Amino acid sequence: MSFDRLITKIREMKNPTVVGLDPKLAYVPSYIQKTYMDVDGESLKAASRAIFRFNQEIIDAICDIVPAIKPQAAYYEMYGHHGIKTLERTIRYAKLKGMFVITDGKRNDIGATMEAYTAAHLGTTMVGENECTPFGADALTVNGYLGSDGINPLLRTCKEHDKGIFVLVKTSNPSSGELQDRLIDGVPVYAIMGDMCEAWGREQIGQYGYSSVGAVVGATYPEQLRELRARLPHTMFLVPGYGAQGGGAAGVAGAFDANGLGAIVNSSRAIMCAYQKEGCDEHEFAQAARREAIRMREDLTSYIDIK
Ligand SMILES: O=C(O)c1cc(=O)[nH]c(=O)n1[C@@H]1O[C@H](COP(=O)(O)O)[C@@H](O)[C@H]1O
Repeated sequence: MSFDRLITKIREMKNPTVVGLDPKLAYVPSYIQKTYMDVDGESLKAASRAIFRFNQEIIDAICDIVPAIKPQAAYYEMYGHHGIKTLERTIRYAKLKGMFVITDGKRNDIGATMEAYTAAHLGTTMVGENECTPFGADALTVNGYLGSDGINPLLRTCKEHDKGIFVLVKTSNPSSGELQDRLIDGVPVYAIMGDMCEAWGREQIGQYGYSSVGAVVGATYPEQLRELRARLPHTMFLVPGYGAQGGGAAGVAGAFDANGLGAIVNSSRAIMCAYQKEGCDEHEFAQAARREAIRMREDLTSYIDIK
């Protein structure tokens, strides 16, 4: 009922990072694409199977040094039901390898529909007498802008199934300030949303002082990271925007508390495409991903002392 499992892994590995698995087909080495296209042609099925193999090899290469993955659902949905199957297989495979899985779905709706999203991604679905686990991730990114009734079903499942959510608070994109920085009674919208995260998590605080309700705060906004860390003492941060979007270790350091905890930093493209940037043989893509993951860990821990 909190992020204790994730924080324990971060402490054990001394690594506050999550690898984003947002696999466009263009990132998948051509020899892997060919293997599946020789069988199923240039189809969504072949693409999805190639992507699973790509994910699997990256997971194998990083699972002993990186605590978590974050597959973004859109990159699977774009391959239809085959892609959805790859998302499900990726989640199961990463969990089998001991990793914590954050599904990035940015879901939200009215309460009744949110119950369905909750069952899909974090909970279970009853089929007759059979309690089935559809995707079985450990955490989900969500949007809080519909208010409490869109979040309450998630809170129940977080408590019952030991799961977590990350609510969008201050997103990493350039135009995030158009709405999120607007003031209401002198307080920015992102800070109000942050306060709502603290309130939603109040009943579910774990051994490290963080609740099951986290916040997404972009690496591209170091000042707000620092401000929100001080304002939201029980809210774990998911920090995307490191690497490909220009965020750096010095900037994200303010997201962490005095024990070097309280945040996990995401990198997707910079890790998946490390072999293209390095210009190494494409057969080495998984090892290049590992090298970049190690470089990122060293970069972050040169600023953050994890206790
Ligand atoms: O919720 C997210 O993960 C997210 C929030 C945000 O504010 N910015 C952001 O980039 N993301 C996601 O984080 C990942 C960033 O990918 P890279 O820029 O390739 O590292 C993508 O999956 C985005 O969808």
